Amino acid sequence: SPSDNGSGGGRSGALSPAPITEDVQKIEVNPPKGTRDFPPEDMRLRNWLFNNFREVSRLYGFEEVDFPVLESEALFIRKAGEEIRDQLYCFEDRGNRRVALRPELTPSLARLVIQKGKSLSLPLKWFTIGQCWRYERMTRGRRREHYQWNMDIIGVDDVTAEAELLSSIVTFFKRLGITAADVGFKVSSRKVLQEVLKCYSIPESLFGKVCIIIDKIEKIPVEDIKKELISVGVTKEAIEELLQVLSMKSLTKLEEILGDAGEAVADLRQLFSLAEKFGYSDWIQFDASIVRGLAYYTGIVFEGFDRKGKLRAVCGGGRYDRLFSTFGADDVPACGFGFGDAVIVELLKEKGLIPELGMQVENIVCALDLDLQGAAAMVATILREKGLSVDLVLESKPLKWVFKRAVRINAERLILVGKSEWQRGMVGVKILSTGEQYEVKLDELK
Ligand SMILES: CC(=O)Nc1cnc2ccccc2c1
Repeated sequence: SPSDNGSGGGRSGALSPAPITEDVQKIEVNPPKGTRDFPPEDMRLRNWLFNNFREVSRLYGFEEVDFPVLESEALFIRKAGEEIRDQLYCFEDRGNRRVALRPELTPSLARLVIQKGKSLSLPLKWFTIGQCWRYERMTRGRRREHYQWNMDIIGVDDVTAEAELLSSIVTFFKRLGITAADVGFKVSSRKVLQEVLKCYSIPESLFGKVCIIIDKIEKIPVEDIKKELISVGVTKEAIEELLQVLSMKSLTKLEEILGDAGEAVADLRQLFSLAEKFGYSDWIQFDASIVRGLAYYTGIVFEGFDRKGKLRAVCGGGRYDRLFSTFGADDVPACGFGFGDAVIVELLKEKGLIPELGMQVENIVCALDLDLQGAAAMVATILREKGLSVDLVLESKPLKWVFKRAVRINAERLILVGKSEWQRGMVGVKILSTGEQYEVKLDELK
């Protein structure tokens, strides 16, 4: 048995020290920098959160998919200066292949859609919950992994798809007790940017890079934003117009500048009217400064923010109609969002919305004598076949120990297998919440 330390002493209470064969170095017991373990209590919270992700996905008719956490590095190599690229967790494997731990899920989804090709009937509504990775050199104590819930609609070019995605996130927040007073969505469209750049005949090829620079508008001084825009080839007058347009918080004002002929204003107007019908108007607001930090977005973009302004974005997403052609396939209209497992927990803590999630087992079964171990195993098996959970005491322990464990694992009932009862085909039952105690015939246990 594992407890036999090879000293031939057979079973012994306290393990005698292992023979000194070599000076075994104690391993590092913490997980790698920036990563987490999920011991039972944390795992219960994670499962509660993920079960809510899954239930909302089910309510919206989405199918679950999954992909490897390891992908070809090429899937994530984009030349738009994204942070996600700088922090790619990539390496060369033993077959000299350049691979990476995925930093996001959308490229994998696009890869699978292309792989399945014509065999898929559109639209696709797919969701996944997956661990994503980043490698930051100087870990500013930031995490190197997190889990993301992703929902994507592939094959719908209408803004109804973005409206549906926003509705699903609102449904998720409501399930957790988060209201429009706690969280809102800033919504814009990258077509705003596109239309301004076109007015100043800035080439489309700069679009991704300009978006990534603009995305830093709240993070670095505006002078640096201007310098970076100049450096990628945007003219001074275009920059002035850009910054003016990006400060818009009203669609009507935006329309005065862009005119009502462009798609940007039309898309946003349609989205806001659909929001009325879905019943989440209170949750969304137009904010032209929102561009999001991923180069492949092409249309509506949005991000969930906490109205107290203390936390980073809770979630984010948008339309990415050109991603497939960057992988050499025909383009297909697509939109989606990512929802991380970190900020939401901080938000729930702020709002006092973290649920009490105790471990609950229905029965703890214990033999009162060594030679009743087999009988206890039979009792446990009968209960389990009835679908009742059982913590079977596996060693002979004093009753005091059993009671303590019963309380710790929050058992509902203690089933005692004693000699005299067993001979009469009975077992002892103690309801731990009331202290009520009685005997019952084995086949009447339920
Ligand atoms: C707040 C947080 O943990 N963010 C986080 C943590 N790990 C990541 C890993 C990959 C990509 C984005 C990530 C984002």
